Amino acid sequence: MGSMDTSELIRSVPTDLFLGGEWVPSGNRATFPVHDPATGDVLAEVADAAPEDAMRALDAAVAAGRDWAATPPRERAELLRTVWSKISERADDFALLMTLEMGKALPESRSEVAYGTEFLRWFSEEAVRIAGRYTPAPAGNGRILVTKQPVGPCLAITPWNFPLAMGTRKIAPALAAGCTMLVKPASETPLTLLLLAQIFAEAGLPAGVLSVLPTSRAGDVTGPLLEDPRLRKLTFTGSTAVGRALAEKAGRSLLRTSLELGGNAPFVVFDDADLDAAVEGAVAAKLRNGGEACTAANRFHVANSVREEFVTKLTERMASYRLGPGTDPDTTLGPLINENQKKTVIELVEDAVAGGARVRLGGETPEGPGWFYPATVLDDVPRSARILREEVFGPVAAVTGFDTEDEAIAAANDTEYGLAAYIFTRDLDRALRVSDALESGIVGVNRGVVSDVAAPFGGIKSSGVGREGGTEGIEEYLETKYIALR
Ligand SMILES: NC(=O)C1=CN([C@@H]2O[C@H](COP(=O)(O)OP(=O)(O)OC[C@H]3O[C@@H](n4cnc5c(N)ncnc54)[C@H](O)[C@@H]3O)[C@@H](O)[C@H]2O)C=CC1
Ligand SMILES: CCCCCC(=O)O
Repeated sequence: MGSMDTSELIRSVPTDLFLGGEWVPSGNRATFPVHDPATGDVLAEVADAAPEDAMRALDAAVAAGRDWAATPPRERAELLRTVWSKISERADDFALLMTLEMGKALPESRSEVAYGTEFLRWFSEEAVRIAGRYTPAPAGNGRILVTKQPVGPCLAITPWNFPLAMGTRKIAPALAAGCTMLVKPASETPLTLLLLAQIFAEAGLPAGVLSVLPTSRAGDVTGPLLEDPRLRKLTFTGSTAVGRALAEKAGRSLLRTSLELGGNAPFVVFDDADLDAAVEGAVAAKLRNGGEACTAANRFHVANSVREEFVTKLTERMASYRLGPGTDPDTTLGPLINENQKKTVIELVEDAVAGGARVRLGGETPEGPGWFYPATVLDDVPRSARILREEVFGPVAAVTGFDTEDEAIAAANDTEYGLAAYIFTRDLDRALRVSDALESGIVGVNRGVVSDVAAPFGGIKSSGVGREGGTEGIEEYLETKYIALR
């Protein structure tokens, strides 16, 4: 199918609720606006799910659960593969839609379509490799048969920064495992998952297996679900603050829970690093998705002996990024998601500068509509600066120096978060030694992009619990049961 223009595309995306395979208006017939971050204008009005809609979706998921769990793994795999293929045919439409509702530059959206669809293909392959084990009882008094069964109905709450990938990274393993799923997309970016739901419907997804519930009332709609004993799993990606609140609720119901939360990744450059490679890695780790990624490098700790050369080169490279509307073919850095995000970035930069940080690039918001913020490099950032403690979620690099390896490790670990970390060095022993010492779930060694469908993505400390992707990702949707045989 040829790619559509903006208005055709927006008109082609369903804006009702996808309730167990049926397109229905919200129970209260209310809608909420979706905005274009480049202009602030309303892109579309979307059905505003109410609590009763969510409970109907759970009813449908429970009703479909047994049959879907009993569906042969090969059939579940084929359905995921079909959706992967169908999305690939509409890659341009998905990319444009994400740019329109999230703001990211089109090349970033195209990259996300490739990344997000890969989770469908990956878990179509994992679906047929779910295995238990068989053990003769050590005492010779029987046999132990370990089996894996689907957890049951799941709730996914997804963020706005990777609208497709953070949806497929949850939906694909859940359906592959034989679970049914309700998805509550971020209110900023519901259109992408509504279009995905349409693709699933076209692919012949059985009734009740998947629901997509856009809503402006996240807490009201998900709260009753988390209290319903029929729900068996929560998977959330978003801020640590919301993650903590959800974990408390899920804890009361003893729900299986996966939490992919915030990050504040250190990027450590040792004096023996290939500086050009380190600069390329830094730009990738900082500006992928415009810096609105929980894996984004935010705190750059650079050996003092090479810091000036590194900062000069980093500044030159980041200065080459073209700030503008994501749909503009020349744009490589789109707007931030909303006014609040922009205010947060401005505050963190102003706080650092007030504390003595030197602005080497950017730092000034452009006039005019939209939530634009330029690529920014701050050097000599004081240890007291908020930007070293708080997730900036924007295109701002905060640079500090160090003299010894121990100082670098201490600075890198001086954060409540523990998702991704990056180190550049030519010394393999040092790379392994420092990787071991870093408090994170992911370490990039001499590379700035670490995300891969085959890897178990996730963090420690305030970055959450659980892993998504890899062979570990499907385990989050399986329960282990053993049968003791004579
Ligand atoms: N780890 C990640 O991928 C992400 C991290 N963030 C961090 O969170 C900060 C704020 O961004 P937000 O979009 O506001 O993140 P958020 O955590 O508020 O939203 C993430 C998801 O949670 C939902 N949500 C919010 N409050 C909820 C509640 N009480 N009950 C149920 N669902 C709820 C939202 O509707 C959205 O679907 C960002 O500045 C960034 O630091 C934001 C998005 C993604
Ligand atoms: C949701 C956090 C953003 C990072 C998504 C990834 O790179 O896999």
